[in-house]
Amino acid sequence: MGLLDKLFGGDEDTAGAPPKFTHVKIHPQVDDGIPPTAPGFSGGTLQCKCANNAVVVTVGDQTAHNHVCGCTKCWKPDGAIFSQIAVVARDKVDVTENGDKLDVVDASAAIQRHACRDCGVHMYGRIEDSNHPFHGLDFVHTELSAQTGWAAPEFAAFVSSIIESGVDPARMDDIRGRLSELGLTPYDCLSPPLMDAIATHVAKQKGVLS
Ligand SMILES: N[C@@H](CCC(=O)N[C@@H](CS)C(=O)NCC(=O)O)C(=O)O
Ligand SMILES: [Zn+2]
Ligand SMILES: [Zn+2]
Repeated sequence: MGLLDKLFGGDEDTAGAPPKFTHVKIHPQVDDGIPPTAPGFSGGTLQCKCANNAVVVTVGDQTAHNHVCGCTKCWKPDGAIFSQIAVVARDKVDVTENGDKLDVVDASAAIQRHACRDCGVHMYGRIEDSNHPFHGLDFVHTELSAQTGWAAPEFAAFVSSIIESGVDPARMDDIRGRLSELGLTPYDCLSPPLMDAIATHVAKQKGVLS
């Protein structure tokens, strides 16, 4: 490989190489390979972890923009350093059982996360601010569903934020390495298309873009 290839690209050294970071655990839904999206999949139910009187949320559509998130605010299953979270239109989300057990975790947050007060699982996150770029979309954890075929995660967001949960910063190279191996490109905010969508919304609100 030439010097320019080494500096500016050329995947020859890693293409087809065996994964190096399989010991690094990200989230149970991705650690053993990512289950594929099923074409035509049109939704299902999410259930909290309570053995009795579980909260059930019905999602009447396939989700979009599924990703793993390293922020401290999204719900993670025990032992996981990332959450997995996707969006769906809010009018496709219905609490169908035991909704009286839901409380908003932080009423001041942009995303109002509705959690089961008994088991702590976040059942859906909703944006009530109609000026927010993602207003109209709810955030859901499709791993809470018994159905298969939900949209597969596409990238990793807020990766540096896992340090705020206590992850040793010395582990970050391995963690980003594992995310890349899984095809979940690591970003320290959202993915470029989502960041562009937010910026476009803000520019239109300010009137600098039509
Ligand atoms: N570094 C912060 C980042 C928090 C953050 O901005 N999370 C993103 C991704 S979920 C967000 O959109 N938060 C909005 C909210 O929590 O309402 C943390 O880890 O707590
Ligand atoms: Zn529960
Ligand atoms: Zn998050």
